[in-house]
Amino acid sequence: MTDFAGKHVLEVRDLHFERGKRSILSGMNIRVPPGQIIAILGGSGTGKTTLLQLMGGQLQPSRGEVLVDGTSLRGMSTSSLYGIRKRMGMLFQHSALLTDLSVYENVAFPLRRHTRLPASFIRSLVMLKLEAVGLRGARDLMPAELSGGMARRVALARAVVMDPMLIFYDEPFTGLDPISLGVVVTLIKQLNEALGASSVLVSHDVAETLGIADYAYVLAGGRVIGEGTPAQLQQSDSPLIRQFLRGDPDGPVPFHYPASRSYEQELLEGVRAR
Ligand SMILES: Nc1ncnc2c1ncn2[C@@H]1O[C@H](COP(=O)(O)OP(=O)(O)OP(=O)(O)O)[C@@H](O)[C@H]1O
Repeated sequence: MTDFAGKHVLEVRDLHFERGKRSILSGMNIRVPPGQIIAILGGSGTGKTTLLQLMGGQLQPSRGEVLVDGTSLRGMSTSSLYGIRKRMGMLFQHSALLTDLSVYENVAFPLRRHTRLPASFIRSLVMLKLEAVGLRGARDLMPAELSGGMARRVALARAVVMDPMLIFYDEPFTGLDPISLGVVVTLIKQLNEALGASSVLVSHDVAETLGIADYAYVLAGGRVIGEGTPAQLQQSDSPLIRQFLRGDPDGPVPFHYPASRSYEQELLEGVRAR
């Protein structure tokens, strides 16, 4: 196993990303120390998923760089990138299970794809991970037979079956009932500890995310507008961060889409015109 002492498992340095002429992310600096859960919080469309894709090497930055285990992904050969990606696990918002494969085969999929391990090894590894997410008894079910919460747990087992050093979670709590949500929150924390991994957790579910994160970055408009431990962020006096953390409908991010005249003005003009 790699010795991460003294360095970051992942580092984002002055990252900029543009689509055409449109700036999506600008000047981002993010560090993921070993063993920690780092949260990326932000409203819809702030660039969270784009950031994850840049961290995983699926997209190339316009400027700046992403370093994984001290090595820049920029200009890396396809085979080296493939090697690094094998050490990353990913859980998507909608679980993305393969519908024609059983629970067991879904979890075994990365092992069959990336390793030549004998069937007995694969069986042990898959059953170990299914046990960890409490679904050993569901091994023969098909995805259509699972509840949303169970599907998310199967996806979680699949994301960690290769014992990744780095796990990315993209909106892992979306659409879950409160009990399933609590289970997934606890599992993310437990798996990170048990695997000695580091996690990047992208979410707009503030309470759940801050409950397990060691450190969080708050994004708005493609920039980091605040960062700190959950306790530091809760005490922030930035109006934008406070509005986001508390979910206030109005604040620096206005409730009303800008209009040329106020509603009162329009009403008065309507009365005068009659
Ligand atoms: N393939 C694409 N082509 C063009 N624009 C894109 C593409 N993917 C994302 N965008 C734009 O980039 C911006 C950031 O998108 P992104 O999906 O990263 O945001 P997000 O914070 O993950 O949002 P959400 O929480 O809604 O998933 C958005 O304005 C989006 O419209």
